[in-house]
Formats: sequence, C-alpha cells, structure tokens
Amino acid sequence: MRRDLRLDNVGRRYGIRGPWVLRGVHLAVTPGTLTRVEGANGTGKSTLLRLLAGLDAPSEGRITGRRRTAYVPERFPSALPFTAHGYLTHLGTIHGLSRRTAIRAAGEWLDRFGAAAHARTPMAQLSKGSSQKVAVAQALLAEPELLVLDEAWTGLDAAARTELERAVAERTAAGCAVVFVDHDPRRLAGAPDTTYTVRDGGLERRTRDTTAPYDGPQVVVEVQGPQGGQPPVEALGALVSTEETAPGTYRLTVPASHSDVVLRTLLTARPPWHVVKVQPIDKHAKDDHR
Ligand SMILES: Nc1ncnc2c1ncn2[C@@H]1O[C@H](COP(=O)(O)OP(=O)(O)OP(=O)(O)O)[C@@H](O)[C@H]1O
Repeated sequence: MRRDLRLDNVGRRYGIRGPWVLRGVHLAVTPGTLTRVEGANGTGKSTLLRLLAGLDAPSEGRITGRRRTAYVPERFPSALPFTAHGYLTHLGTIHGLSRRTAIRAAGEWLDRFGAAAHARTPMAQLSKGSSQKVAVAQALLAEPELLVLDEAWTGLDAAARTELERAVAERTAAGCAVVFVDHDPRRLAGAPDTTYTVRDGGLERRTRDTTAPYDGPQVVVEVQGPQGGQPPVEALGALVSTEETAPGTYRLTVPASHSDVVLRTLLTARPPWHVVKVQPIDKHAKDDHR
C-alpha cells in the first residue's frame, strides 16, 4: 500500500432513516502502521472495520486509496463446502496466487497456526478454534497490503494467539497497514502506532502514552553495532526499550511476538548488526524479585 487509505467525512447508517452509527469520520491509515480501534459494545467498531475492508460502503463521505485487503470478520462463516486446506487454496487462487503457490501457502499457514492435522477436515466439522485458525490463515496467505482484524484472536489457543501477533508484526514490517479490534486491552499493547476510540459516532484519537503498558512475554536481544551506530529504533517501532550497556553494545527489550522481526531488521540493516544474545525474560522471576 503506497499511499494512505483515507476516510473523508464518512458516515454510515443502516436504512435510510436509521440512526447514524458513524458520522463525520476522518481517518488516514498509513502503510506499515498498526492501528487499534476500541470502544464500548455496539458503538460501531465492526461497522468501521467493514468500511475499511471495503465490505460495506459509506452512506455518505468518501473512502480512497484502497489497496489489496484481507479481513477477518467477527463471525467467520465456517459452513462452507470445502476442507480447510481446500478452502485456503481456493481463496489463495482468488487472491491471485498460482495454484501451486496457493497449495503451499495454505499448508504453511495451517502449520503455523497448529492446524495442520485438520487440513483435510471439512470446514463444517471444524471446532470453533480450528475454524478461527482458518479464518486468520485466509487473511494472511495472500500477503495483503491492508489487514483488518475484527476480534481475530477470539477462540484461538495461546500458541495461535502468539503466532497471530507475530504475523501482525511481520506484516507491518513488510509495509502492510494493520487495523484491529480486540476486547483484551493487553493485545499487542505498546505496539499500536495509533489507537482510536469510537464514541458517539465519531473517532477519538488516543495518544500512545495512554494505552495499557505491555504485559506479555518479552525477549532481550543484545546487539553490537557498527562503529558509532545507533540501533534502528525507528524501523523497529515503539516496541523496543533500548539501553546501551557498553560502547556500541545495546540491550533491546521487545515483545516476544516481535523478536523475529526485530532480529531480521537488525541482521538485514546496512551494515548489519551483530546479535550477541537472545534471551526470553522470565517475567514471573523478575516480578518475584520486586
Ligand atoms: N447490518 C446491520 N443492520 C442494522 N444495524 C446494524 C447492522 N450492523 C450493525 N448494526 C447496528 O450498528 C450499531 C453498531 O454495531 P457494530 O457491530 O458496528 O458495533 P461494535 O462496536 O462492533 O459492537 P460489538 O462491540 O458488540 O461487536 C449497533 O447498534 C448495531 O445494532
């Protein structure tokens, strides 16, 4: 997505005399950013996400700058006449992948989310959790430029939830804009570039400082830079706390879900950084010492 997806003075109501759910919404979604949308029940979060995903049209106003979009809906229609792998392959080809690439991507994403054993299971027979893994995989497999996630973590087991956080970090690092709603305030806490609250039909922008502090698993990455180099903290986003432990040696603390992306960014920097150590933090041990 090379330019922002823009909502200009967008309004949406259901039925010509229905109450306005959203009105006067201005929003720019920039490539490579992570945006969180929150708000009380029934305020219009899903309505906003469907507009962003292009599945619904505004009653007034304009949406411009649309790019290749993938969407995980709040309720995924699982009663489809496919096996899990067949469905993903089918969607992959619809998204423009060759059949061979789609078959491979379908297998890889099922594997990443721990659902490889269900590849041949008919969609209608999948458990809610497995069905949600397929919902998430279908959105990721075509490497979208805009990824819209409406409560996508709900129903996933802990390993798959972490994997989805990792996939979000990978997509944003690749320049994809990700917009998500999640009822858990700790979801990707500290990572969003922007958080909006839907209230009274409008969007209120919250600053980074007011989001919940990150409370999930963390990894310490110790790196040595090129002479006089500074870690590319900008490229790593707001995910990192940095400490220079010796001249040219830095200790970066990152959410575990983002450690792969951070490592890749450092190793592929020009000139590359030398990774001295990668160590998960045992948060409970740390807390016990307080
Ligand atoms: N297809 C529809 N037809 C009529 N009304 C709708 C439709 N979709 C949503 N609404 C109404 O629009 C309002 C906002 O709904 P929406 O689902 O966008 O809110 P939400 O913030 O996502 O809610 P929740 O947190 O409960 O998922 C609600 O009053 C809802 O009843």
